[in-house]
Amino acid sequence: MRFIVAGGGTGGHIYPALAIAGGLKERYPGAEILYIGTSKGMEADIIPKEGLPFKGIEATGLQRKLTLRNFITIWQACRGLCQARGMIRSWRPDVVIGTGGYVCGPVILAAALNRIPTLIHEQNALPGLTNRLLARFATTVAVTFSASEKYFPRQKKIRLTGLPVRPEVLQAEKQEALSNLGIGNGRFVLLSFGGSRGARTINKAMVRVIKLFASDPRIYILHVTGTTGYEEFLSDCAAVGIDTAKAENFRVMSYVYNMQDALAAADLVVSRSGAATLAELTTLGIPAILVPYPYAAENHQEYNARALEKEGAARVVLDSRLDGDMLGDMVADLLVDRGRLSAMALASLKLGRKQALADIINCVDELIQSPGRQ
Ligand SMILES: CC(=O)N[C@H]1[C@@H](OP(=O)(O)OP(=O)(O)OC[C@H]2O[C@@H](n3ccc(=O)[nH]c3=O)[C@H](O)[C@@H]2O)O[C@H](CO)[C@@H](O)[C@@H]1O
Repeated sequence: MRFIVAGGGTGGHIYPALAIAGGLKERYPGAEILYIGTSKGMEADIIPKEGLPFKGIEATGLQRKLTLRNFITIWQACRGLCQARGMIRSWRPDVVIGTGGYVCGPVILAAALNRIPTLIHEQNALPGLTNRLLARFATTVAVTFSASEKYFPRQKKIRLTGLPVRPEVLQAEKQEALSNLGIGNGRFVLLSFGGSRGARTINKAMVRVIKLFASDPRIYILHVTGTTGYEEFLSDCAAVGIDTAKAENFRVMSYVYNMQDALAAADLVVSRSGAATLAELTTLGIPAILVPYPYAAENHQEYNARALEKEGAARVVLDSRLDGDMLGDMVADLLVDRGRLSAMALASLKLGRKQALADIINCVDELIQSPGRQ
């Protein structure tokens, strides 16, 4: 079996695509998978490290106003479509899968023009523009939330699957993860990160949290700044006397490529509330303090976070209210109140949909078996 998987821009589109690629490899041993992304997106860095063949094409988003930039974009879109058609012709995939981001436009369109079955996956309750447009051409639309179904054409085959989590994230073991990360047993592990790109507000608050807990032997803090915020974070630490070079019970990273270990090791997570992050937290049952990104389209991150808060799986702090002392108090409370932490973990696990990946692979299988296939 041969597949093309496309998804790009941010981790929220890339990791579901990687999960699907992993699921395809498990279902069809020997399957060959080509990942198409943009050469400038995060996928160009992440995918080759995952050992998948990667090809980049041109793709950017349209501006809402009519500008000269839009003509350039249309030109790039045409070039991207030609590039995608060339790749599809030479790779000859059985099914093409897209998980959102501009790059999916030319890839799904080219597959549809070549009459190859396609599946697109939507991660958010409010679908992105690319997926809304592409649904007209896709064979199957898989969604995470039933609330998003109304945005897609009615006659389309829509499947409520949930958001696929990478097999390695589902299978990771805590003890092994702790040893991979060099963290001693018995420590309370706090993992903090701001989605795939990092979050300045979380970084600022975490400087204070690290300062508060830097000599507390009960805790180990893994903080991920995001690649653009790393240098600023280090200088903020230096400014308050935290010596990151001599860290004993914390570690600062710009990006984590082995998130399976970081998540498996975590007793508590502080993060933004993007859909892929929340799918990982709930399938693994990790209690969380969530700080929704306030400028996400129609404030969907707060909507995501409140769904976990309502079930007791997470505490929510709005970005505008977040400060280091408050976050430190919340962490300190959960550090001692293990009963509360376990109740949160259980509530989180109840929300998780471990089946999502298998359901999506079943949808792909249906496309392969469908008699109308070219
Ligand atoms: C600002 C914004 O609009 N963000 C959107 C974006 O978030 P974003 O790209 O941040 O995506 P998510 O929070 O959904 O997922 C982040 C993914 O990156 C992984 N990760 C993160 C950091 C790291 O160092 N290593 C790593 O592997 C996480 O494990 C997770 O799989 O896409 C999501 C899914 O469409 C949306 O719900 C978010 O609202």
